[in-house]
Amino acid sequence: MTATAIEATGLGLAYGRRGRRALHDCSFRIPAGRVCALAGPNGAGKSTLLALAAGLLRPADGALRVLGGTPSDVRERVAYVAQEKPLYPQLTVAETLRMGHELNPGRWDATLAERIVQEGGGLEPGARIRSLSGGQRTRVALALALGKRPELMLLDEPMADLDPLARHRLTAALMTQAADHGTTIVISSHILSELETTCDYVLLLDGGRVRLAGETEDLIAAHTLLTGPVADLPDHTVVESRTTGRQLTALVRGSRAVGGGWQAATPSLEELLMAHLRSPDAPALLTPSAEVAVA
Ligand SMILES: Nc1ncnc2c1ncn2[C@@H]1O[C@H](COP(=O)(O)OP(=O)(O)OP(=O)(O)O)[C@@H](O)[C@H]1O
Repeated sequence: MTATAIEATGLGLAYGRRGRRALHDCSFRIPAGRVCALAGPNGAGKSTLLALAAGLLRPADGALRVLGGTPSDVRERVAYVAQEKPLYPQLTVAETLRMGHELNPGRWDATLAERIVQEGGGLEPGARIRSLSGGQRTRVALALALGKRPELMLLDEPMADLDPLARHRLTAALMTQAADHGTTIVISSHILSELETTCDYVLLLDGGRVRLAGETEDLIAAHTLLTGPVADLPDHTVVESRTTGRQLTALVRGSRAVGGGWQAATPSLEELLMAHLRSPDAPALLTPSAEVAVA
C-alpha cells in the first residue's frame, strides 16, 4: 500500500458544547501523492476537516493522522491556505516573502515564491498587503504555501477570487508542484467542472459525513448513467433517478450491461457528485485505497 497523506478514523467535531456536529464519524484515507478534490455543499465540513488536518482544531472524537504523525507534529511539512487567507496587512509583499524564508529555513524556494507573485502582471514588492485586492492576496498566500515546498498542501477554496487567467496559471503551478515533487494536494472547491480536470482523487462530504472517497476514475467507473423508458431498474443500487415525460434517467452503481431499450453512459465527475448531493440517502462508497485498514 502507498504511503498515507491523511487518515481519519471515526473523526468527529462539534463547535461549542451544544453545537451541531460539523464532522461525524468520518473514516477515510487519502494516499500520498494525490491531488484530491474536497467537495461538498456549504456547511458540509470541508473547512473544518482542513483546519483539523492543519492542526488548528482538535478532534472531539476519533483520530486524524497526517503524513504518519499528529497534525501538530508535521506542521513544518504541511502548507495550509485558509479561506480568508490570513496575512499581515501592514507588511509589504517583499517582507511577506522574507518572512516565508525566515519561517522555513532550509526548505524555502525563493525563486518559485517570487515567480508566483510576479507572474501575469507582477505585484509591486513594496506594496502593502492591505492595499492588495482579494485575488492579489490569494497570489501572495499561494506563493507562501508553494515556497515552503510542503509535502502536503491543504487549500480551502483557493481559487474563488482569482480571475480566469490567474486561476489557470496558479492551477498549472500547483499541478507542476504535484508532478515534480510528489506533493499531496487537498483542495476544496465548489467548481465541480474544474475538479475533474485537475484532481485524481475525490472526497465528497455532506452534512459532516463521507459520501464518496477514492480515485476519480474508479468512482466514475463504479457508476453508470442509464436512460430509458420509465420502468423499474432491477438489481441496481439507484443513487438517483429522474423522470422527464416517459423517459427515466438514473445514476446507478455498477457497470453491468442492461437490455430493454436502456442506454448506458459514463457519468462525468460533476454528474456523479451532483447525483449524490441530491440523494442524501444513497449509500456511501469508498474505493479500497480510501478505506481505513482495521487494526
Ligand atoms: N467557528 C464556528 N463556530 C460554530 N459553528 C461553526 C464554525 N465553523 C463552522 N461551523 C459549522 O460547522 C459546519 C461545517 O462548516 P464548514 O465551514 O466546515 O463547512 P464547509 O463545507 O467548509 O462550508 P463552505 O462551503 O460554506 O465553506 C457548519 O454547520 C457551520 O455552521
